[in-house]
Amino acid sequence: MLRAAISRLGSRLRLYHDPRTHHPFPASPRLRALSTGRGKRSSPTASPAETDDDGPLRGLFTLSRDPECPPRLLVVQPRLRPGSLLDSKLSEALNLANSLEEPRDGFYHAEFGAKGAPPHLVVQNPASRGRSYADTYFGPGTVDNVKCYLRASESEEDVDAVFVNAILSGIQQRNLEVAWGKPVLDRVGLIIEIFNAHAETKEAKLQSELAALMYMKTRLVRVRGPGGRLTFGPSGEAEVVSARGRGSGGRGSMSGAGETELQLQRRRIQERRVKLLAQIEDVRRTRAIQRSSRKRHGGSFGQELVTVAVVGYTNAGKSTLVSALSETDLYSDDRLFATVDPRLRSVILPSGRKALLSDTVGFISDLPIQLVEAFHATLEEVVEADMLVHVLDSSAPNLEDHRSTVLQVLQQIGVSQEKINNMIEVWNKTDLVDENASSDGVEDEIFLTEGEEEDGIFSEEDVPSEQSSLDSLDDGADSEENFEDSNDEISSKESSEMKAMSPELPSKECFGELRVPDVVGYPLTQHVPTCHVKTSAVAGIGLQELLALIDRKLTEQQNIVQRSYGPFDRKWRPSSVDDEKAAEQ
Ligand SMILES: Nc1nc2c(ncn2[C@@H]2O[C@H](COP(=O)(O)OP(=O)(O)OP(=O)(O)O)[C@@H](O)[C@H]2O)c(=O)[nH]1
Ligand SMILES: [Mg+2]
Repeated sequence: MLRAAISRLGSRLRLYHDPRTHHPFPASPRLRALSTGRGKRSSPTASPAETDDDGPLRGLFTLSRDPECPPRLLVVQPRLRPGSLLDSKLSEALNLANSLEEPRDGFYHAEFGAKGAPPHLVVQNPASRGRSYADTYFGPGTVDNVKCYLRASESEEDVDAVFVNAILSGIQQRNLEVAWGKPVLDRVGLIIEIFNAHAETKEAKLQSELAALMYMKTRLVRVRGPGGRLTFGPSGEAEVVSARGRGSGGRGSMSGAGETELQLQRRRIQERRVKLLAQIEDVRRTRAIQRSSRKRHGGSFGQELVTVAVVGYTNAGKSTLVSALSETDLYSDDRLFATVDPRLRSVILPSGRKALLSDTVGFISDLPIQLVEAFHATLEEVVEADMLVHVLDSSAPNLEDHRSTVLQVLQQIGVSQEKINNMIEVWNKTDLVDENASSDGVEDEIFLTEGEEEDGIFSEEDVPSEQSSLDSLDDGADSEENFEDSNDEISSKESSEMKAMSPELPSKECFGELRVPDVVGYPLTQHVPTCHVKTSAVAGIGLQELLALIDRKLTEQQNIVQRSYGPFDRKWRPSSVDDEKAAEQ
């Protein structure tokens, strides 16, 4: 009956409610009330009155922000085939779950490597049969099995929330929360939470809040806070609201006459959104001014300064590579989305010219559109860069997936095709590839994409052995640039050491197919550009080659631009009297 009542409410409303006790979710030590506001480490019991300054959207973030006690997630991974694809997606899901942690003073409480894998289950994938359930995504068998697992493990493992590595609708998410008695995060929700936890600068915080806001817009809930006051968030007694619910319409100066509850909530979201957009617009404007002044006079001798944006899948090694190239120390970590705040670092290229390397946020498959839109100001650095360097983790099993994800996002944010074609690919982490190759003896292995899978090649045994699989239990029902510091932080590296670097530019052939032998297991496709370099950012391999290639490409690019302008600068300028006379003659 409860379920039927909830279904009637429509997918837009979210109920934080323990179905057994008719109270909000049981207080887990790690679960924090949403009413603490974004980014603040205030008391979880802060009353709405205490946080009024945060605006109406105090309830954006679901889980603990206590750096010493990060939330513990149960990962529910829908089964994928082939097994190798499942392995890589599961491994990514586990990393995502472990990455949700807020640093304190820039440091995390524990080493990422020291964290064990979070509890996880592989369940039947309703999407693979093209029929995910409209109400709960999974079939009733899977839903029950996860519930049993949670009940059985509750005493031993303190699970704060369930992470479903799929994209759920609002109603599916809410119904699963009711069924499992735990908050549920889908892939989009978790990625947004991670961005919020890792954001440090004002720019990143504003943008990640906007992304969370856009995500939550379709998942509203009204709760009765302390003192019986109606507010937002999971703390307090959950109130079921309908489009014509018991509204606060007409009450108080904040409410418009005759507004329904839902309208009121939407209006508040809209107001906050407008405020955030205005602040982000300021950020964009400042960035644009900084960019153009850098471009015009940023070089060593006040000449033009080029920017090279380093892009790639999250965890590919972008920050490590930028640090190694510029001999600086950017934060790098196995946590996914370790970099949310863009940074700029300067390098001296072999020809002696100075360039800026821009380290930015990594991409991921199914990157929430809300994030792409909200991070417009940051991603503009990539769009406006003179050249792109695409870092790939050549040891990743689903490398082709990573590459196409990055290409898609680049197109999505408006990078020109010309720039994409001109991009340099860096096959990073070659030390791991070589290690794996020599230890596994799989030199000739070719990774197949899902479409290329041959029947029988991949079996059920491909599922990692340590994970729990619920399939057998199913009942068949569902067979650097820190904005605040501005770009003053740019570290110059005009050391004599760098100057001593070979000034010779590499010949074109150096980086053709012959110069760079096939990386083991590297799937060769039509995307592979001719310019690629093998590197190991940690071992310092291939760095000089990469700098030389950047140098050569920039010189080529400049020559093309000069040739297209001809000997004269054909930029538009108001015609002078002399010009007009010349034209008449
Ligand atoms: N073995 C090996 N590890 C590397 C290499 N480059 C980076 N790493 C490691 O890979 C992990 C991720 O590196 P980051 O530089 O943070 O990767 P990123 O692409 O900046 O990641 P995000 O900022 O999260 O998008 C770190 O633990 C690095 O030490 C490499 O060449 N070889
Ligand atoms: Mg990084």
